[in-house]
Amino acid sequence: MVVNLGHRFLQTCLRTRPSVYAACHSTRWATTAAAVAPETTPQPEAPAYDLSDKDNQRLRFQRNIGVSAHIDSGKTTLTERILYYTGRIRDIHEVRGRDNVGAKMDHMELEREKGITIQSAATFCDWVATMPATGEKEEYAINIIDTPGHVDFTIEVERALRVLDGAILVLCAVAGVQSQTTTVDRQMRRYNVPRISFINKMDRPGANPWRVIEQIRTKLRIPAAAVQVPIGVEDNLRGVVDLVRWKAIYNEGTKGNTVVESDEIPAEVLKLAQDKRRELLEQLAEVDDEIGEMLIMDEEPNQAQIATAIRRATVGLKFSPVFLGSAIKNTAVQPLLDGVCAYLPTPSEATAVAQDMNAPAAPPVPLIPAEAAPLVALAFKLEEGRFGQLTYMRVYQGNMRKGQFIHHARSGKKVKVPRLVRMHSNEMEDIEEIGPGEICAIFGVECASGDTFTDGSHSYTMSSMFVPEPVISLSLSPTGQETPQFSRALNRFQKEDPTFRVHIDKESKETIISGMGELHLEIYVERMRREYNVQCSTGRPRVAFRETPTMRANFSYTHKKQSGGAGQFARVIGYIEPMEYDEESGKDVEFVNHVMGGNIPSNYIPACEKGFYEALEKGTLSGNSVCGVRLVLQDGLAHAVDSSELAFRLAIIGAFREVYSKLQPVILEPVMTVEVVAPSEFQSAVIGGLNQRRGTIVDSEVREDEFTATAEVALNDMFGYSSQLRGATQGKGEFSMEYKTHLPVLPHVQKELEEAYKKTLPQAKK
Ligand SMILES: Nc1nc2c(ncn2[C@@H]2O[C@H](COP(=O)(O)OP(=O)(O)OP(=O)(O)O)[C@@H](O)[C@H]2O)c(=O)[nH]1
Repeated sequence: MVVNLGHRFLQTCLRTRPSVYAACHSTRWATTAAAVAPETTPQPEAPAYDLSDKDNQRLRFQRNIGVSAHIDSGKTTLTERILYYTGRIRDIHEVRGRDNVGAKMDHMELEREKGITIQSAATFCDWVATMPATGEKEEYAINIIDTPGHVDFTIEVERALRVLDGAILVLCAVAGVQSQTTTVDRQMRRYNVPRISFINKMDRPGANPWRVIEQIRTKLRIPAAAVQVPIGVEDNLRGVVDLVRWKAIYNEGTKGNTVVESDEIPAEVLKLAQDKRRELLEQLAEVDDEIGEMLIMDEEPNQAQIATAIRRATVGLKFSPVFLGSAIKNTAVQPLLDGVCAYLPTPSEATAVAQDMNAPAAPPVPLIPAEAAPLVALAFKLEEGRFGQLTYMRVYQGNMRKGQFIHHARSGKKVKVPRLVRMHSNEMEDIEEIGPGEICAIFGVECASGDTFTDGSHSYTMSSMFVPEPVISLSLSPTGQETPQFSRALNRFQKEDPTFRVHIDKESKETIISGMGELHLEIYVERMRREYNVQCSTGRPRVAFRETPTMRANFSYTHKKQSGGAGQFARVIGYIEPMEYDEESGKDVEFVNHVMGGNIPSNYIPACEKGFYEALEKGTLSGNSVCGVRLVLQDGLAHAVDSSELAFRLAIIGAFREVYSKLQPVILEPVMTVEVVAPSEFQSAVIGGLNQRRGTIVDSEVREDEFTATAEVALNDMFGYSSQLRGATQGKGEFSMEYKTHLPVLPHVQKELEEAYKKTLPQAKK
């Protein structure tokens, strides 16, 4: 049923000319949403708004996509080509290019110097696509977000995928699926983002797209098949054969501007193309009933049937069509753009829902990208620009106009939209109005990233994005006098980036910054210097250890101060136990109130909860925060005169500290997945180095002249690894790492950490 509805809709879209389509159809959104939603998602009730013909016409030719991948796969280089071929920029500039201009999307000075993407950048372009189903040309508007590859900046990927409808997953033709490819894949799954894959760097020696496709199937577990085969290999890469349209496609001209198509498939790739077309059909048959039935009946699907099935399966999150090319050699980027338009979803096909705050137990409400529907927009990224705070928004339904009043869903505050722009990297274009399904930015609106805005006529709010916990921290102090600029910078960075945290250590009074990795924190320290003129000195990076209980223990604690002056009295009784991470709430700490009969008056319960969270800030083993813990308050006693909120807060803190050792807490440390790629001759040196750091090798792959080793290593053992690797591989090895989990430290490490902490305590210093 679900598939059939979607199928009919998609076929109508693809077969009918746009103008005819617009005139004949007023598609009800619920129909299309049902067609694309993953089958496991409970279907929300049908909305009350229909998409008008105008909505359908606009949405049909609109794509919101992201470009995501492992570090250095060529995302920025590819996006630069996309912008060039779509006429958005006049010339191509390379990442770390000799002309010193740098790629358009890496606009920060630091990004250009380091040759890496730090912040995601948004842009938009138009593309006249050749549709694989019909061979006809259609014009599309595409919003693109280029995201960083380094896991240190993973929040940028997270927020981009939160608001995008589809993505290009870029892979290197030699290295294939790498550690961050898996991370990006997980993020795409989290937000149900359909993706097409692009195997880039087909010009590199050792390029092997078939191995990469096999890895997509086995490592990422996505049915995938090539929709193209390369013509020529490595240095001789000339173009691709389109397996759907059965055409050879070449790039000509110095920058590959001219796309030349031919019906003649070169003899040297004919057999390969035939085999791979068969493979494409067989893979499609696995995920698409229509193609499956045709193959069983020995019928050959035609071009339109194949294209329609690819689209249906891709939008339905069941399949990823694989494109090939070389961004740097300007080869096969235009056919990839055709693929974006043909196979990725329209904004009306992507499922977006909101919760009605007035009915928190009700099922989520689907959002309809209709202009007539009341406004719902999500602020997904904040940036401090020359003209004040810039807030990136995705409009999900309704229109947003310059000068209009919009309502902040959480606080109910009403604000005026003073200026509305569309972003093109760091440049902007003023606009008067923006429609549903679009991405824009507004100025001068106070909010946090992940906040919802409405027109005030309803109480919808959208769920925010997943924010990973920081794994590393360091102390930071300005080298000269502390100026307001210091805290101004820290405030701004915290607001923009939820994975960047700042706190003052109560004992040492030091400012501690925490984040996702050394590079992450290094970039902020450097930005303080460049953007705020604040030179800082930093302490040694420290791993974000945590503490967690392993046993349950009961408590009965009385906080009492009744000698002279205003007294304090509070008794609390209950237990503390270990708690597992709860996927649904995203929490691993919890305060539960089971007090009956008013032994603790209900107005003191919030103070008890506050005391619990305060106690968690610092475990008494090592001074690190406590996680994985639940406190159940069962009973207690209050005094008519001497009890107060303060007394109950302190009673819970006292109870927690008193019972803590009975919980048999352990110290946890972050463990990272480390991936090293280096020439084969250095394999034993690299493995030896990882073993020396107590790493567990979990995977290794040897290719023609290079290898990849994947290991799990405690972050605390990774300091200084980049220079060790450089030394062991004559500078030819590269590594990346990402957070995997927190695990208990070895007993002797726990002892060392406990002792080191004891020395910092005031009694030890006396
Ligand atoms: N041989 C070859 N090199 C490429 C290709 N595309 C990009 N590169 C090179 O790969 C390196 C990384 O390219 P980027 O475009 O910065 O990669 P990225 O994925 O945006 O990098 P991060 O955002 O830092 O993760 C640069 O030196 C590029 O010149 C390609 O098609 N072939």
